Amino acid sequence: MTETITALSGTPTAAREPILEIRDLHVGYGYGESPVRALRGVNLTLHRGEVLGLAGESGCGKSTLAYAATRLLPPPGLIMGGEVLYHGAQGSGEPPVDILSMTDKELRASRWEDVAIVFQGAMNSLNPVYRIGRQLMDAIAAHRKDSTKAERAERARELLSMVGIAPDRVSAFPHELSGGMRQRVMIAMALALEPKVLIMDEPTTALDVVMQRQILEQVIDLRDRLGFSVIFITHDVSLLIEVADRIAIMYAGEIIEEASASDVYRRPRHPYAHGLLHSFPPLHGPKRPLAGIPGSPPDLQALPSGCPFRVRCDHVMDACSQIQPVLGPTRLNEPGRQVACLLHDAALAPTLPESLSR
Ligand SMILES: Nc1ncnc2c1ncn2[C@@H]1O[C@H](COP(=O)(O)OP(=O)(O)OP(=O)(O)O)[C@@H](O)[C@H]1O
Repeated sequence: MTETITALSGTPTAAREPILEIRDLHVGYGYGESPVRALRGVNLTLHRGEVLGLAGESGCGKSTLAYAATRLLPPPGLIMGGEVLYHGAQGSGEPPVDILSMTDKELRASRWEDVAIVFQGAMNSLNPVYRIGRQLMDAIAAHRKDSTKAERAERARELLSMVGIAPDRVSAFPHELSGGMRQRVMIAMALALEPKVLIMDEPTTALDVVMQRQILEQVIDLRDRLGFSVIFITHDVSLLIEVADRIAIMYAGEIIEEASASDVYRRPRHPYAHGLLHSFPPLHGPKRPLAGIPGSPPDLQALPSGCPFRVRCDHVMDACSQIQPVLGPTRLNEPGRQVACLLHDAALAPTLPESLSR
């Protein structure tokens, strides 16, 4: 397992220089008395050159985070507070810009150039009546208005070959390509303007596991060559362990654990992270029993008091219904790891359960 992690996510996050900082982000759906509180004070930092995985069960807010951070949130979604700071050119000394405060004009200039996104089910959004070369060229033309047709055609061929598709397929229609190839075209399109940040929201779930992995390996390879940073969203945490440098796990609109991919794999510290990890078969390494997590996520319009996971937690304590845990260092003070769980407060929990303390 260790070898695989090193092989796929070899670029260190050594510089630890932030490129995107999400701060105290709150998002609700609906305007009435009780909106769906889809994001509740999310803090997350993406570093330069890093692949950051975002995992969690369906409905925990992963897509909402991606859409809100790029200002693509559709109504009735409403950003209720927070900042999304984009740090421009490396070493430029320029202050970061808040994507949430950009004017529409600034946003149009920044979108796809600074931060690009590959949407859930993106491969089905290619226009069936146009050749893929033309669709790539149109995307380039929208932002590079002074480019010539020949330059755009050349760039389209180059982009295809970058994602492992023979350049002469520019003349293919989407239906002439496999699902995996169409997904690669969408990734090529997202990379067309050389963004610094690529957000991928469940980009490969419609594909088989082998194809998913191949595409992700290709993205990691491109990241190594081109140096962009990636937020990769999926419910399949075992896939993330293979490809991500760091993983953030969401539950009920909050980040509940954040650590390096290898730390999440070897020693998840939040009971939910532990449960999630044991809900998916590992792609490599020893087999382990699949347990799943009993129950289902809470209603985001009527959250329980205290910890939102307590009703499903094997280690629930009295304090869990009274105190809402916040993301912070673990009781073991592990560098680079943060957890939102009262079990990591030694005053409340004299001992850490064995399954979470190895
Ligand atoms: N248009 C909407 N109106 C009301 N509630 C919504 C809307 N879109 C999303 N939600 C709610 O917001 C919460 C977060 O949804 P979101 O799609 O961000 O989760 P997710 O983790 O990305 O799930 P999935 O993995 O299924 O995509 C969910 O409870 C969902 O029901």
